[in-house]
Amino acid sequence: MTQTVAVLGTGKIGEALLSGMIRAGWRAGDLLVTTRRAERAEKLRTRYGVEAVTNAEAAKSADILILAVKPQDMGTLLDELAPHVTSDRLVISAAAGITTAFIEDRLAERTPVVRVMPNTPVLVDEGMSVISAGSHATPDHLALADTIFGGVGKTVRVPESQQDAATALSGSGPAYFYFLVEAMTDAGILLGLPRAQAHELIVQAAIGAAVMLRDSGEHPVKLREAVTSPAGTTISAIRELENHGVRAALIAALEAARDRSRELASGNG
Ligand SMILES: NC(=O)C1=CN([C@@H]2O[C@H](COP(=O)(O)OP(=O)(O)OC[C@H]3O[C@@H](n4cnc5c(N)ncnc54)[C@H](O)[C@@H]3O)[C@@H](O)[C@H]2O)C=CC1
Ligand SMILES: O=C(O)[C@@H]1CCC=N1
Repeated sequence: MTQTVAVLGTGKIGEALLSGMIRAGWRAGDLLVTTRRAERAEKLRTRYGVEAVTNAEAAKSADILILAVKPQDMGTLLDELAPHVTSDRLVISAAAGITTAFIEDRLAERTPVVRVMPNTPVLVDEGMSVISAGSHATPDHLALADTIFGGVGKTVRVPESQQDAATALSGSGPAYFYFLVEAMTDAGILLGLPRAQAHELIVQAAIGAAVMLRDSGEHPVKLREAVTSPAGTTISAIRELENHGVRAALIAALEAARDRSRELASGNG
């Protein structure tokens, strides 16, 4: 049976997911979107051929509701949805920090809720989506979430207690790599390369390293050692990274992201 899926709050991650679902073969006619602004709705209609509706209409007519608003907007959205969501719907939340209990408490009793933390590479079918069940979500509900998010990358299941950590690692993860590329491109400029060339060199090094990490089966230490020649260039750079505490900075950064995710749990942010 065809399921209707509504993306509620179709911003950056909602649109990335919507575009991926269409690439994965979902029919635009089975997808609904909601937005806060009319111009945004019009853009999504034109771009993807999907229908834009109100949150209440989406709650009444869609089988699966994907909540993709900011954590701070979740309370208001759930207030709007509550009168219309029946427990035969599946509610999937992609919001950082927001727990399934927060959502369950605001919707009809026994409404199945699944919490998912995707990341923006869903745009290129290389996403990572971390999935956890709420108290009323069955294996079939989890399988539905796997189908939706598995169409745009990998999925992995974790207990909900690990979602804040997963958010720090993979939800926010792409941003850390962009940050590194940006910083290394600046280094290339310092070393006298034109910006475009510095960017190309670093991006290709990143892609090459990412594919080797994924496909070689080697531990990252082994891969780094293979680049690090005795008395060579790489070890000179590594010594500076260690001197500047980059490893400690990354550990502290991800801990801060995990803590922020926990803070967002209240929905007030
Ligand atoms: N951007 C990312 O890489 C990721 C974001 N997320 C989560 O996805 C959620 C959205 O994040 P972004 O897409 O980055 O933010 P965003 O601000 O681009 O998207 C949120 C959208 O929701 C709309 N909205 C707010 N209240 C609404 C309402 N009551 N009805 C309809 N639309 C409403 C806003 O107008 C906006 O377009 C957040 O909860 C975030 O934690 C999760 C994983 C990755
Ligand atoms: O920065 C954020 O809060 C969202 C959640 C994970 C990625 N972006």
